[in-house]
Amino acid sequence: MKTDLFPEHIRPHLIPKPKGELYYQCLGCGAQHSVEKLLYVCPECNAVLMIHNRHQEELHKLSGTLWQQIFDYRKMLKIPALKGIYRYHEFIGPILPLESILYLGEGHTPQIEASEFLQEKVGIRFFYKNDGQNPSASFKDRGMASALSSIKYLIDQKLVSDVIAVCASTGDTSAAAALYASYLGPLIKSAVLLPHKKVTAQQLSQPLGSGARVFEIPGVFDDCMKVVEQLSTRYPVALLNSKNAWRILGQESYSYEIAQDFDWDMTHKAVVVPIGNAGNISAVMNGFLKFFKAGIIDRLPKIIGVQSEHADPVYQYYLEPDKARRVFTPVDTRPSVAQAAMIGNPVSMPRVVAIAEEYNQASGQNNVFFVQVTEQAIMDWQLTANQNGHIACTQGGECLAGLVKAKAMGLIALNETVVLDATAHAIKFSEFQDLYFKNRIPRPYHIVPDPERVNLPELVSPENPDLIPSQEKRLEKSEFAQFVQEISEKIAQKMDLTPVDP
Ligand SMILES: N[C@@H](CCOP(=O)(O)O)C(=O)O
Repeated sequence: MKTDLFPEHIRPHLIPKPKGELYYQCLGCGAQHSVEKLLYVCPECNAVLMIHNRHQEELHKLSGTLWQQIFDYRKMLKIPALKGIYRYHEFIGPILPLESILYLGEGHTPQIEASEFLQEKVGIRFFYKNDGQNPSASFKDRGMASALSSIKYLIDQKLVSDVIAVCASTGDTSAAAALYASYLGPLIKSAVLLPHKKVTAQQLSQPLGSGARVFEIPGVFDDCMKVVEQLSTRYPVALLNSKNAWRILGQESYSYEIAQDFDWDMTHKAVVVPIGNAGNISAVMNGFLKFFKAGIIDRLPKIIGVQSEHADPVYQYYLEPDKARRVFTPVDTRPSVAQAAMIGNPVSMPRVVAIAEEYNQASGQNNVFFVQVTEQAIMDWQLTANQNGHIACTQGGECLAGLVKAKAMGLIALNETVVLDATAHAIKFSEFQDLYFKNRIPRPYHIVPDPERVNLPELVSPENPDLIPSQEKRLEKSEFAQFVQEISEKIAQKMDLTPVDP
C-alpha cells in the first residue's frame, strides 16, 4: 500500500529513520562502550554485553496503542528492509538506516495451533511457532539479520572493512552465519567451527553450500566456543555467536511477533523455549520486557526454559531456590538428540540471570521457570508432534516435553495458552528420527524406540522380477498393466482396503 493511503496519524511513524543512540553495557562492571566498533566482551572486565538505547524513554512517549497500530500498518508495506524483523526497527536497531539492513526473508514465522488430537493428548491449548521456516531453517536467522546488518552499517560508515566473521556452532548458527555473510560477499568472508561428528549431515552441508570455511574440531561445542573466543580477542575477526549483543537484539523479534500474533493480548500466555547457549531465552525475555515497558503489552507471559538432562547447566543453577546461594557451574554434556542445545557452559548465562531477575520483578511474581526433560521424552514428543502435522526439530520436541513436564509440575495452569519454540526445521535433525525408527540410537542417549511411533518404508515389488520396470528394460504395455495391478492390489491389502463397486 502507498504511504499516503495510510491513516494520517500513522504516516509520520510508518517508515523509521535512524534515531536514538545505542551503546554496549557490560553486565559485569557496568562500563559503557561505543557500538561503532566490533566488540563482544567488556574490554575492562571481559564480561558479556547488552545493547541499550540511551533514548529508549523517547519510545515510551508514544502510547502502546499507537505502537501497536504502527506495527500492524507496517505489515502492509512492501519495503524489503521492513518486511522482516525490522518491522520493529525502533526496538531492534534504531540507529540503522534502511540501506544497511539485510533482509533474506527471516522472521514472521507462522504460529500454528497444535492439532486438535495433540492438544487433547497434552491437555492444554498450545501453538508451535515454526522458526524452522526461516531462510536457513532456524531461528538463528533473526539474530544474524541483526548482527550482519550492524556490520554492514559499520562497513557503510567506513568504520570497518574486509571483515572475517567467525562462529562456533552446533549446526544452526553456522548455517545462518554462513548464509548471511555470503550475501554480503566479498565484503565479508566467514569461517565456522563445528564439533567433529556432532552436527547432522544437513547442518554440515549448509555452511559448505554457502561457501564458508568450515573447520571441524575434536571435542564438543563448548570447546569450539573457547577457540572462537580466543580468535576474537587475538585477531581482527567479527564474532557471530550470540555473545555478540546484536544477535540478542535480532532474536527479540520472536517475542514481538508472538505479541502481535495474539493481537497484543498476553493474558494467560506462556512461552516455552529450549536453552543451549542461552542467547535465545535471554532475547525472548528481553523482547517481552521492552514491549511491556513501552506499554505495547500490558502483561508479561510466563517463560519456561527447557533443558535435557544431558545438558542442563541452567536448570541446575536454578535448582537452588535461594538466589543468594546460587552458583553457576558448567556441566559436561552427554550425547543429546537436542543436539543444538548440547551446551554445558552457555555464554549468555549472565544475561539469563540478570534478565530473569528483572522479568520476575516486572511481573510482580516468579514468572520464569526452568524444567529438565529426558532424552526419551524429547524424542517421543518430537515424533508425536510431527505425526500430528507439525515440523518440529528435536529442540521443538524438547519444548513439548517441557510443556508436559511443566504442566505435571503445576507450573502451567489449564487456562493458559502456550507457544512452543520449534527452533529449527525437522529435516535438519531427521538423522535422529532415522536412528529411532531403525532402533539404532547409540546407548549413551538412553532412548528406546516406542514401536507405536516407529515408521519405516516398505518395499512393494512384483512377484515376477521380469515385471520390474527399469530404465534399461521398458515393460510392454500389457506387462506394465500387470505391474500396476499387482502393486496396487498388494498396497490395498496392506492398507485393508476393499474395492469399490464398479
Ligand atoms: N545452538 C547453537 C549454538 C551456538 O549458539 P549461539 O547462541 O552462540 O548462536 C548453534 O546452532 O550453533
